[in-house]
Amino acid sequence: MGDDWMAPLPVRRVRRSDDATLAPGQWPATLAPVAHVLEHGLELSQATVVVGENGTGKSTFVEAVATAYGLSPEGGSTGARHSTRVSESPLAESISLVRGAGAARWGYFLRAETMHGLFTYLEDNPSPRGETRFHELSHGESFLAMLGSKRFDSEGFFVMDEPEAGLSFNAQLALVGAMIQLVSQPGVQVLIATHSPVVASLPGATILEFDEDGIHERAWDDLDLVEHHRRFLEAPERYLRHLRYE
Ligand SMILES: Nc1ncnc2c1ncn2[C@@H]1O[C@H](COP(=O)(O)OP(=O)(O)OP(=O)(O)O)[C@@H](O)[C@H]1O
Repeated sequence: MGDDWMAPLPVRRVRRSDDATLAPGQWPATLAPVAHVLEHGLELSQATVVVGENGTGKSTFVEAVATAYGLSPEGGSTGARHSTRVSESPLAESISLVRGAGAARWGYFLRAETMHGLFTYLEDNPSPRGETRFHELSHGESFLAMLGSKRFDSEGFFVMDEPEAGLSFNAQLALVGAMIQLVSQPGVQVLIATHSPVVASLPGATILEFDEDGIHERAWDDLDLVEHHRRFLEAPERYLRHLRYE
């Protein structure tokens, strides 16, 4: 983590906004982790990793925080305005971000499921410095090229939703290496939703597990995600035997 601990974080806290319209029985407030944020608020660390089973609300949460920060819900920077399909939840309009005084306003949102559209947008709207031809790279290559670009070399708030999708083990390790570099700079903050034990291992990150009871801070070693991978790799048959039909 950045050794200048006084550097202000772009997003210190997420809380219900004063003019929130989301009713308790209305999706996504029906998801326990979202209800937790609306009721109690949530502090974000310099690096926060969100894990949890499918459908627990990880994407809904990170997308709403990214959108409330001013990032396009389909990915991109604070300036990107591309949109192919409106699928974001009403949560962004019902939360407020408590920003660190004087913190950077720059940011970038990367999500595997919309990267194709983002790359098309970037090719159609190239930066003045020139643009990598992302569509000519593999998914993993383009992802790592994006992380190595100017977009990720300054202070700001960087949000990623399942960045491991399509990345090999080595590419996931490279991603963690890039994250370590990124958060070694004061004023950089990352928020990542992931199913990958490799990505979740980002040193120094606060890990939040989402489940049907709400949000729990956990150590990496104690995550179900890690335990399942560990046990599966030790003896795949332990799991596979439950999947076979007699
Ligand atoms: N517009 C919507 N209206 C009602 N429910 C929705 C809507 N969009 C998504 N959901 C549901 O909300 C739940 C949370 O979805 P979300 O994508 O945030 O989960 P997730 O934890 O990111 O899951 P995954 O790990 O599979 O990506 C899911 O059960 C999903 O089906």
